[in-house]
Amino acid sequence: MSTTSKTETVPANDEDVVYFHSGSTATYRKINKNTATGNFTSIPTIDLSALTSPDHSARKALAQEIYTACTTSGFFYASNHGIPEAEQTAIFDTMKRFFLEVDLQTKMEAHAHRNAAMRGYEPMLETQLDPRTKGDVKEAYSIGDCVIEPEQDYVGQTGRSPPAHITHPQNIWPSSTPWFREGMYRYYAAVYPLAMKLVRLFALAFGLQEDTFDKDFRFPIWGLRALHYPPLPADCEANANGLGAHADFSWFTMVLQDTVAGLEVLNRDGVWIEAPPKAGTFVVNVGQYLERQTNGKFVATVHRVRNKTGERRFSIPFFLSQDPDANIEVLESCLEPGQEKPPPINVGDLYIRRLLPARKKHPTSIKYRDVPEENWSYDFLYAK
Ligand SMILES: O=C(O)CCC(=O)C(=O)O
Ligand SMILES: [Fe+2]
Repeated sequence: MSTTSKTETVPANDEDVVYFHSGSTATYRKINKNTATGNFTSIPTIDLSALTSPDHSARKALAQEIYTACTTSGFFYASNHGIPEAEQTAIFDTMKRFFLEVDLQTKMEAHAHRNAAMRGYEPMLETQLDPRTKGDVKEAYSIGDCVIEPEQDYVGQTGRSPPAHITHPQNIWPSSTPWFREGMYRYYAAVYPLAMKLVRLFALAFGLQEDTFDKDFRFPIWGLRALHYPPLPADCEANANGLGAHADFSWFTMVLQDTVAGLEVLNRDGVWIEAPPKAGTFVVNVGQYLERQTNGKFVATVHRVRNKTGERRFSIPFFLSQDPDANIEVLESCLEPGQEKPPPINVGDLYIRRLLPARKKHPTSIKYRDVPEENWSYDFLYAK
């Protein structure tokens, strides 16, 4: 989105630039240390009480607020979203028990490299979004769409049996922590219906029928990523971070944060704006698919995590994209005058083209290294 984006290599340890991942290659932008400027200087809070209001004009007014936030910062806090506090407490209890009490050997049983779909456990420093760092100071556990696991009820959702060639689950779990699987799926069961309500609100934000996008979300690509960020040491390098700068690879993302701060959002003028936890809210942000579908009107804003608080930070983003076989077109209302409509993009194709280059050391990426990109398929993730 920014005119200051470049793709060439940045000199090592230049603190005045931010490296970020948006698309399949790393990009950088100049940082502005003047904290009071920019196209936004704080993240708005939007009250979602009207989300399921029978009053169309109340829903429409809410959609208008969403439109304003998504075309400005690409981020907003969502309050009164209807997910009970007990669910929020429960998922953080589950995550803390897993990250702090389960031994590394058990976690490594479910290492993401042991799973074709790249789900599972990622130990400290394993990912490295910013090449100037030693790696991201966090551990993570990811799960996502799976046609086999009964918790996701593929048959009930789609009215079809799972495709015959998919015989192996796309998620991986340590055998001795069934409570972790239960806890993650309990949270999924709470967050997924809320995300689907937001899909309808986004349609309304563009003046479309609320169910316009439903056909693209029958068994969508989603990801739930439990994150644990230990505090960065006081004497850490200037560029050290918990999660390097990036724009999300999703249609949109909903992040539940525990009580410790660390999330920062980059405004268009290169100023980092803090997005600390606000009790009972989600942080919702636009991802690259939605940015594309809206011709850049909704912004997939770059963000990162730096935990300088001295305390452990926990958060759990829920990423939602469309069905892998959906083809998405730029919305008519987002085209510039006289602009020709760009060709549709296939969601699964784009997904795999982002995922493999981002995880070059993963066995799935290595396996298909010599296959030309135009032949890559979301199906790679279904392998055993
Ligand atoms: O931990 C957070 O608050 C955000 C994490 C994030 O940006 C991501 O996983 O994409
Ligand atoms: Fe993110």
